[in-house]
Amino acid sequence: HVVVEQNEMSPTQHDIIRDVFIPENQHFTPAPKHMRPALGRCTDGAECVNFVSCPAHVRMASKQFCEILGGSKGICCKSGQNHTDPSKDQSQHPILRLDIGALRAVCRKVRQELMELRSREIQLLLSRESTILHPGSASYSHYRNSRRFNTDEMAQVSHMASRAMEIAIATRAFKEREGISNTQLELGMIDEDLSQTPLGHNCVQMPLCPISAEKYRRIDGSCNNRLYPNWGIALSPYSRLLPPDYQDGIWTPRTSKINSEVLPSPRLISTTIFYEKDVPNNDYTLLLMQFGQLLSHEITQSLDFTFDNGSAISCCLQDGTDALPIQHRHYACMPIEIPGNDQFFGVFNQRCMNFVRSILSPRHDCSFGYAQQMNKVTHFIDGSSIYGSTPEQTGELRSFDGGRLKVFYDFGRELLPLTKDADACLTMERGSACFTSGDTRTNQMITLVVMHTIFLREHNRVAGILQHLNPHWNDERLFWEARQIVVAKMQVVVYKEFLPTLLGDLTMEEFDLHLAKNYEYSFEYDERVEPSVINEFAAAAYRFGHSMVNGLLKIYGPTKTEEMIFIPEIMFYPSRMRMRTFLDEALTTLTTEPIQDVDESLTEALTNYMFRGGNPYGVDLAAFNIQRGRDHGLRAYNDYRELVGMSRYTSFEHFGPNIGNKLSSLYKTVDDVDLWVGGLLEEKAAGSILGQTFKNIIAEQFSRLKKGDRYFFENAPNINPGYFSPDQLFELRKASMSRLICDNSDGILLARQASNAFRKPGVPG
Ligand code: HEM
Repeated sequence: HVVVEQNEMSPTQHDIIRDVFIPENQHFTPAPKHMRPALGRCTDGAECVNFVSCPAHVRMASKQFCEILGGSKGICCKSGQNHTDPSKDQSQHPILRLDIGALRAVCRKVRQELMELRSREIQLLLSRESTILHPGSASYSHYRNSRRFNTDEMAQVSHMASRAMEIAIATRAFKEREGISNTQLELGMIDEDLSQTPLGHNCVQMPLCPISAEKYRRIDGSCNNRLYPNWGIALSPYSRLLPPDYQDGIWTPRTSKINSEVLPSPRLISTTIFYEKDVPNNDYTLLLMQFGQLLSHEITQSLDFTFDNGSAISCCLQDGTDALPIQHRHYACMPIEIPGNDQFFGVFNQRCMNFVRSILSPRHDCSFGYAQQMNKVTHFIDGSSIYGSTPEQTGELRSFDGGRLKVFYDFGRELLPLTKDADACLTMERGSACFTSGDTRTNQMITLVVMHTIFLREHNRVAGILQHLNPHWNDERLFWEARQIVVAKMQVVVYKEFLPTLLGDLTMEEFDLHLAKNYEYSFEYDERVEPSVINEFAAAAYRFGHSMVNGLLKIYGPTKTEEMIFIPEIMFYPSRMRMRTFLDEALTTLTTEPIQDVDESLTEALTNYMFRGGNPYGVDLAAFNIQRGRDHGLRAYNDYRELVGMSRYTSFEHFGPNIGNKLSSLYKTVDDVDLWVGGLLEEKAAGSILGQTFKNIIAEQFSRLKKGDRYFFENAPNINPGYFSPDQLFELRKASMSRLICDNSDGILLARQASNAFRKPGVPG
C-alpha cells in the first residue's frame, strides 16, 4: 500500500528526510495535453467545447457549431472554458454607472430599509405568533441541515449574509431609481466597484496570499488560484451557468411566463409527478448513493436564513394549518402550500410546509447585481467534509498527537468523536450517540455517518504509517501530509470510480475527466477556469441523487436479512453505530444492495416521512428541491435543455403522453417546468444513469473542479506546490473505495469486496 513522502520541503526538512525518500527511479512521463479535435472547424481561434462549458456571455454571441470527440455536437467558443473572459454584449446593453447623487440617494434608502428590517425582526421575535421554530418537529430537523458549526461561525456567516443583503437592497433601490431592466441585471451590466463608496464596508477583503506558494492547500480554500485567490473559498457565492430568473431581476422568485401568475405548489408537483415504487437498478450498489451524498456535502452547503440571534425561522402557524399571515412572516419565508386534498398531509390537517430561503453571499466583484447564494463549505474536493472548512473547525477536530484526528473509542473501535451540540441530533439521551466531523450534516443519515467514519479512520491509518516511517516528523507535519494523501485518494475515487459509473465513458472523454495514467503528471490546470460550485448543480442537477435513495435499509446478519430499517428512523439518530457489528453490516448493505433507478419514483421516506422523528409525518424533499430551485433563481428546465445543446420542448407532450398530461395539469406552459423536475424526467443518456441535461451540468462541474484546482493531486510540479512524485502518483492511482472499506471496516463481518464497490458484484466495469 502507498506510503508516500513529499519531495518539496524547506531546506532543513529536506536534509532530514533525504535518507527516507530518494526519488531515484523517476518515471517522469508528462501526459500530453488533451487536444480536442475540432471536427466542425472553428474559426477565429475559437475552441470546440461542450455547449455547457462555454461561459454564458460568450456562448450567447456564438452561433458556430462543431463536433467534439465521440461525435457529440459542440460549440465554437471564443474563450474555451475560460471564465475570466470579460466580453459582454455591450452594444445592446450599455454599461451603467452610478453618479454621486444617485449613490447618496441609494445609501439613504438602504439605511432606512435596513432599520425597518431590523425593527421588524425584533417585533417578530417578541410577537406571540409562532415565528420561531422549536425542536421536535420534522421542520426543525430540516433546519438542522443548515446548522452552523459553533457560535463563532454563526456570527461570521450572519455578518457576511447581512452584507450581501445590504447590496441586494441597494441594487433594488438603484434599479428603481434608474429604471434598469431585468435583462440588464441578468447580464451584469451595472459595472460599479462599490469598494470605494459608502457601501464599500460590504465588500469582502481579498485573502492575503504569500508570494511563494504554500505547499498544502488551505483549509478554507483560499489562495488556490493566484489571480483570483477567493475562488472556491468557503462562504463565497455559487457560480452560474445561466443568469438567474428572478421576477424583479434581483431576488423575488420567478413566476409563470404566462401573465406572471404564481407557479404551482411544489408539494402539488411532488404528489402529481413523483410516486413511491421499488425500481431497483441492479447494476449499481447503494454505495453510489451514499458516496454521492458524502461528495455533495464535500463541496456544497447552502444555509437557511435565521433570526439574528440564531433562532430558526417559522413561516407556518404552529399547528401547520396555514402559513403565517404576511405581517408575521420573516422576509426570508417562502412557505410551501399543501393542497387541501393532499392524501397524506391532509389526514393531519397540514396545509403549510416550512421553507426558509438560503442566505446570500457578497459578490466577488463587490458590485450591484442580482442576489447570489452562499456556499458555506469550500467548493473544492479537498476533504472539507473530513477536516472542516475553517482553521478553527480543523483545530477542534485534530487530536494534536501523531497527526491524528480525534476519535471516540467505543469498546476498542474508533468512531467519530461525539458532539456536545444538543442540536445536532434528535436526542442526546444516555446511551445514544451523536457525532461530529468536518460537516454539520453528518448525522442526517446513519449510512452517511458510516462514510465519514471510513474517511476518519483512513486519515488516522495513514498518519500512523507515516509516523512509523518518519519517526522524526512532528504532529503538524504528520497531519498535513496525511490530509494531502487522503484528499488525493478521495479525488481518485471520484474521478476513477464514481464519475465513470455515473456519467459513462464517453462523457468522461468529452469532458476530459479521466485521470492521467501510471506515472504521468497532469498539465490540465487552467487558472482561468472558475472552480466554484455551480448553482444549477447544487440546487437541482446533483440532487438527482435523491431518486437513488432506498427507503428501506436491509441489514443482513451472517446468513439472512436481520432487520429492515425504514430510513426516517435513522435520520439524525445514529446511535446504532455503537452496536459492535453495525458498521460492517451497513457496509455490506451499501456494497451489495442496489440503488433505486434515477427516475420519477421517489421513496416516501423522503417525500412524506423525512425527518419525522417521533412524529406521524415528516417533510417532503421533492417539494424542497423544487422550492429551492426557485429560491436560488434557477431558470426553467427548457433553458437548460437549450444550454446543453438540445432543442427546447414546445409542448408538454414531448415529455411523453402520461407525464405530459400530468405536467400540463400543473404548469401553465412548458416553459415553466422546474429544472429538477424536467431533468429527472428525461430519458437516460447513452452509458449514463442520468438524462442529458443533468449529465452535462454534473460533468461540467467536475471538469471545473479538476481543471480549476491548482492543488489537484496529479498536477505537475510547476503547477501544484504540493505535488507528488511520479512514484507516489502511481501508488495513489491504485486507491479505490473497496480498498478504503477493506482497510477501515471492523473486519467482523466483511471479508470480501468486489473490486469496484459502486458496481453490483458480477457486473462488469
Ligand atoms: C437519505 C439520503 C438523503 C437525504 C435524507 C437528503 C436530504 C437532503 C436535504 C434535507 C437537503 C436540503 C434540502 C433543501 O432544503 O434545499 C438536501 C440537499 C442536497 N442533497 Fe440530499 N439527501 C440525501 C441524499 C442525497 C444524495 C444521494 C445526493 C447526491 C448524490 C444528494 C445531493 C444533495 C445536494 C446537492 C443538495 C444541496 C446541498 C446544498 O447545496 O445545500 N442528497 N438533501
